[in-house]
Order: sequence, then C-alpha cells, then structure tokens
Amino acid sequence: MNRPGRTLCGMTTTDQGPDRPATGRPGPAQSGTDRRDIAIAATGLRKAYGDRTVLDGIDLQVPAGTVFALLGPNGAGKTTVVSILSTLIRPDAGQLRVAGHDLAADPQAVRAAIGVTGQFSAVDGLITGEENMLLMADLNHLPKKEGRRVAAGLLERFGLTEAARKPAATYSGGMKRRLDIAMTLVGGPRIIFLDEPTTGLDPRSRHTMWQIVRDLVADGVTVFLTTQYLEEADQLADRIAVLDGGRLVAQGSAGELKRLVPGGHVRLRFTDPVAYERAAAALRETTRDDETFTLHIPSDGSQRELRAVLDWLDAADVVADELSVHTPDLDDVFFALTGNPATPRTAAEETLR
Ligand SMILES: Nc1ncnc2c1ncn2[C@@H]1O[C@H](COP(=O)(O)OP(=O)(O)OP(=O)(O)O)[C@@H](O)[C@H]1O
Repeated sequence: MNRPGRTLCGMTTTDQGPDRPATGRPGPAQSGTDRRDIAIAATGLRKAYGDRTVLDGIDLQVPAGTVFALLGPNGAGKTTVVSILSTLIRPDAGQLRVAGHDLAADPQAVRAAIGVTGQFSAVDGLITGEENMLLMADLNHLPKKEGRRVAAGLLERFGLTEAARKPAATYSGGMKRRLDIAMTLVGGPRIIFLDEPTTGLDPRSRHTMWQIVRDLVADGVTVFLTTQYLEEADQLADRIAVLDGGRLVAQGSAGELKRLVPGGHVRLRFTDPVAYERAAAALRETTRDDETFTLHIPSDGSQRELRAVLDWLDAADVVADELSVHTPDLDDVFFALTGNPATPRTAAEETLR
C-alpha cells in the first residue's frame, strides 16, 4: 500500500513527514491497571500447535490509553496472540498481565476488563441491530433500563440508529463491523482487542473505523489491533510490532521503524534523452535507468537535499519532466524485516473481492 505521492510541479513525494504526535494519550488513572499503567504485558509468550511453533517467545508492553498494532502476514500468529491475551486459548509458556491481572491466575478478572472483536463477527444476522445490542447488555448483566440506554447511545454513536430496527443481515459490511464493535463496548471495557478490524471494508468504511478507534483512545481506552495493512498501523498506532516466523522482528513507532531502513531517493524522469544525459553528467551518485530515462539520487528527502538537486539541475540548465521524492515507508520496513511483500492483497484489491 504505497500511498500515492503528493505532487509538486510534477514532483511526487511519498514522504511521510515528521513523526505524528502519538494518537493516544494516557487515560485517566484506571483501577485494575498496574502501577506503571501498562495495560497489556507479555513476556516469553510461546505457543505451538503440535510440532509447529507459532509464537516463539514474544515480549510486548502496551501502555494504557494507547493503540498497539501487531502487524504480520497471513498465518504469522496475530490471531493466536489476540486469542491468548483475551483468554480464549491457553499459551504454552509466558507471563501475561492484562488490565493489571495475571492471565493464568485470574482469567475472569481479565475477561471482565476487556472487549474482543474478532475476525468472525459476533453479530446475529437474524435479529435486528438493536436486539443484538440488547442481547449483549443481558450478557453483561445490565439492568433492562440501563441496557436500553447503553444500546441506544452506542447505536447513535456508531451511526446505526436509523438501521437499528432492521435485521442485521441486511447491513453492509461496514455497518456490521460497526455493530460488532458497538456490541463489544456494551460492557464498557477499558481494553479492546480488534483482530483485523478493517479487512474487507471499502476505503470509506475503513476511515470510519479508524475514527472509531481514535475516539476510543481519546476516551482513554487501550486498543490492541492486528492488521495486515501497514497504512492502518501507520495511521493509528502509537507502537507497532512486526510479527514474523513466531517472533517480533521489530517494535517501535512508525517513525522509528521507518528509520530502520535506508532507501530514500529522489527520482528524476526525462523524456528528452539529451536532457537525461546532461543531468546524469551533472549529478553525482546517481543510478541510471536508460530504458525509462530515469535517474535515482540517494536522498533523505529533506528540503535541503531537494534544493541541492534542483540547484544542480539549474546549473546544468536541464529540466526534468517529473521529480519525485521517495522516503522509506512501512512497506519498505516490512519487506526489509520479513522478506515478504507488505500484504498479499492491497486494501483496494481486498474491497473488490
Ligand atoms: N487450532 C489450531 N490448530 C493448529 N494450527 C493452528 C490453529 N490455529 C492456528 N493455527 C496455525 O497457527 C498459525 C498462525 O495462525 P493465526 O491465525 O494466529 O495467524 P494470523 O497471523 O492471525 O493469520 P491471518 O492474518 O491469516 O488471520 C497458522 O499457521 C495457523 O494455521
């Protein structure tokens, strides 16, 4: 998912700019989280199915009120991590704390503090959105009146009030996903796990979902999400961990991960072979592509380096037909770390399936 570049007088840039400020903010002091406000902590997490080791010693920490994205290709073990942290399956080894509770010693307390929206919807299509919500309210032992109030509030918040009395089977994919998350929130969890929350959604629904996540974090909720989409991790996560071959091969902010890989360059494309040759002679350290009359100049994409390239071109009296700046993005990081292409399908392809 390389982002389309910005264009400046025929230049495109995939520069992501300086690190964005963290999406999350520390939530209010929460009972149940440990002293350092770490919402989720895993040390030495291991899981094997038969002789296939899926998780081979995972260490991670998620501060309360932040978004943590676990990124990995198909089959990397993302769902397994979520299933373990949300008490659905048992690990073979590892010390795990969620919401301040030891997972092995007190799984019930963990369950009471978290919400989980899995890849497979918990929505019952045969009943209405409202009935699904009221069912969740019952499961959470909310008194009837309180349940109706909470359900109506969440349906409103997720733009589902109008559709609330229609069978959920008639909802679009995005609406079902929103209903699924609304149902997860009925019990007021302070930590929520979202397993691939936007897989299969069209771009508009994906953006709606991102806003939902941002709103949750603004309310102090901790979000642990898995995704195959680098852009999603880039957009939402305070910290990203890349899972590959049973291990976390990197952890950090999007900016930190991008700094792990070199490869920034300025690309100049010419239609006039004479201008191409003059530019190639004027610029140092270029890589040539004589078939497309394109030059690649190593660059960090900074304004200063860009100006130097333009000055060289001016001095040589040549005009490039297209100038683009490419700084490493998470796709490059993912490829460098895992040797896999970023994702087997792009988000756009996914929506066409
Ligand atoms: N119950 C099980 N029994 C045996 N193998 C399993 C079981 N559950 C998962 N696996 C295997 O564990 C590996 C990790 O699966 P997991 O679903 O956690 O990956 P994932 O990263 O979530 O993949 P995807 O992106 O496709 O959802 C896969 O090879 C899968 O086949």
